Amino acid sequence: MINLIAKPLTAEAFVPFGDVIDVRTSASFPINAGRTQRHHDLAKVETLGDNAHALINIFVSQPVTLPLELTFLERHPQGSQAFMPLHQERFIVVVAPPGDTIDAEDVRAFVTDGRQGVNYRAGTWHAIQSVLEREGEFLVVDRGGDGNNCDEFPVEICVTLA
Ligand SMILES: NC(=O)N[C@@H](O)C(=O)O
Ligand code: NI
Repeated sequence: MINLIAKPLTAEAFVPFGDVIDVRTSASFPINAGRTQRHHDLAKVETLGDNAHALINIFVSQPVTLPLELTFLERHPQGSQAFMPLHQERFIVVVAPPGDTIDAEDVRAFVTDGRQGVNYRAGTWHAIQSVLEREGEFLVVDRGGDGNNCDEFPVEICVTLA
């Protein structure tokens, strides 16, 4: 069993796994006659393989209970996957770097602060959506197309908050 205490998510710590989406730390520029600030190109959307295309989805998730007990991590080899909370929901992020196997030493657990979203790069191992405290609604951008785009790796992980 891998026991982890989730740390506050930071863009720096998440670099091996993908992007953190956060208007508070991203550059922007004015559009629409100055009425709108465009926070532009915040995460790398990857859609690989045959007939690949981007999907825009909304996930409505029931909250997880803590400690969070995981029996596997998953990856999407043919595309990225982004989760952006629509109502400042906090969620748990458990990740491991891309690769054919998962080394326990490389697994990381984070907790978001409600204003952050994440974009898992293609192949990043991650826990399925794990919202805290209340039902959550997330805008999810990921990959559609031919072929398998979801692999699971059995690993037992227990995540708590500090
Ligand atoms: N299966 C699915 O669409 N969602 C998962 O990939 C997830 O990361 O929650
Ligand atoms: Ni996923």
